[in-house]
Amino acid sequence: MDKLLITGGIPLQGEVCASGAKNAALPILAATLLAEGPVTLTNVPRLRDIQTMLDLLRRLGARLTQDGADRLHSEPAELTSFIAPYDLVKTMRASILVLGPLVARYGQADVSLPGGCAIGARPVNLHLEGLRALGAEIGVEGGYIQARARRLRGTRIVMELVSVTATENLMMAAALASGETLIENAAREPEVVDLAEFLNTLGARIEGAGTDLIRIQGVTQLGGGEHRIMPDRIETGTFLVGAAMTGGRVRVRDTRPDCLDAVLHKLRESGAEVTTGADWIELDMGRRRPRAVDIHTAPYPAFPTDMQAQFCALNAIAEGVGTVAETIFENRFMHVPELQRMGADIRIDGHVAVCHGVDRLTAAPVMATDLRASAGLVLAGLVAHGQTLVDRVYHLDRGYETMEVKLSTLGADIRRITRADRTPSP
Ligand SMILES: CC(=O)N[C@H]1[C@@H](OP(=O)(O)OP(=O)(O)OC[C@H]2O[C@@H](n3ccc(=O)[nH]c3=O)[C@H](O)[C@@H]2O)O[C@H](CO)[C@@H](O)[C@@H]1O
Ligand SMILES: C=C(OP(=O)(O)O)C(=O)O
Repeated sequence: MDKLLITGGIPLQGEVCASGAKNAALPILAATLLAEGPVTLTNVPRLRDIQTMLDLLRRLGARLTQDGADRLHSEPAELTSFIAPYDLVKTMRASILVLGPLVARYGQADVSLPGGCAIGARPVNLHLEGLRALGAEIGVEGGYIQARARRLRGTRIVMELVSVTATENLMMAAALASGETLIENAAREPEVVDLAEFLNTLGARIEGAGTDLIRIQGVTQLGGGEHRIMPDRIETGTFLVGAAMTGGRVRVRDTRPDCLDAVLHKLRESGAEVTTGADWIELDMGRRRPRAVDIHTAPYPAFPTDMQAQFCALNAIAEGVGTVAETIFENRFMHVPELQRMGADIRIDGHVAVCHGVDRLTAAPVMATDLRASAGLVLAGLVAHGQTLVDRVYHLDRGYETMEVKLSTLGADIRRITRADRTPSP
């Protein structure tokens, strides 16, 4: 298992480009199952989760080829399987995103239930209830969701909770249903909008994505098309927090400032000077120590849960006391005990972490437990005194494209230690 070795204390300086968004690329790749024409996707990030989605789609019989560094091409193909097996789903919950497309186009899908995960129970009841409302028969047997349908029928779906992937699954399914579907209390995340734009490029008729009411007029068939995946707002935010924590100055290019309002607001509150252009964001901390900020996670456009761990790391070394309330996932503070091992003064009280900023963190071997927890620990390593060794970097590789390379270009002292580095040659 790879580890990252970080020597802290260097302010991040320079420019870095954001990669394509994992959380947009995953549903869009699943949506290629709906396309009856060739599809070209660009700005596809090279991530472990993307590889897992490609493995899954290929096991179903899809024909996808990597065509250049960030380009992917899919050709229409006869599927040979409608099963998303446990061995893949357990490594990536977003595998559930093939459920909607499979049942809508092929009338059958057997998708392993994802089970719980490191950050919470994460049930999928809303995906199943929505598909039932669209006319699918849904059962669960042997740990698998079994969905069967003739043509789905458009209907009104009122989502009990705001769910990003449930909104995406239902939007994909409704794209091929007969008649009109309304999704009320829909997730408004920019990645939902990116998926809707892709589906519309293929010939779908979707309006209202980005609001809480999505209206879909079903069509009988979707064709092909080209689409550029939107930039990753969470990766962007992670680099900006790194700049704020280290007292540095970083410009993130090829990104979308309009998708990061809540995060940029908190960075400014922490004392950073933040300037933006059409496709870039620059943060200048001017060698100052950040001030602690209060965070409350909630669905978009509020503060994203996927940036919570990074702000815990920031508060850990900030001036003052910051409270971090996590309202989306019930167990998303796994980074806190690891930060405590580095000297952070954070107390968890139910769904709130109270962070008293300390003057400095001390390096320690720490263990990544999930994707964003890993990012928080890497950021802590950038400011800690001494050498921090972050274990289980495979979590980070799910969602950050060569993070250590990008941080190195910003001046950080960080390197990946692979098994080969640790095995003495005979
Ligand atoms: C691939 C992807 O896009 N992942 C993102 C997506 O995950 P994901 O789509 O899985 O997260 P949801 O928006 O569904 O989760 C929101 C809340 O709803 C609950 N819930 C969800 C579905 C359901 O059927 N029943 C139910 O109770 C969840 O347990 C959670 O408490 O949105 C999360 C919240 O912004 C992000 O952290 C993830 O990075
Ligand atoms: C929680 C995340 O992803 P997923 O929903 O794929 O687990 C994330 O991107 O932070």
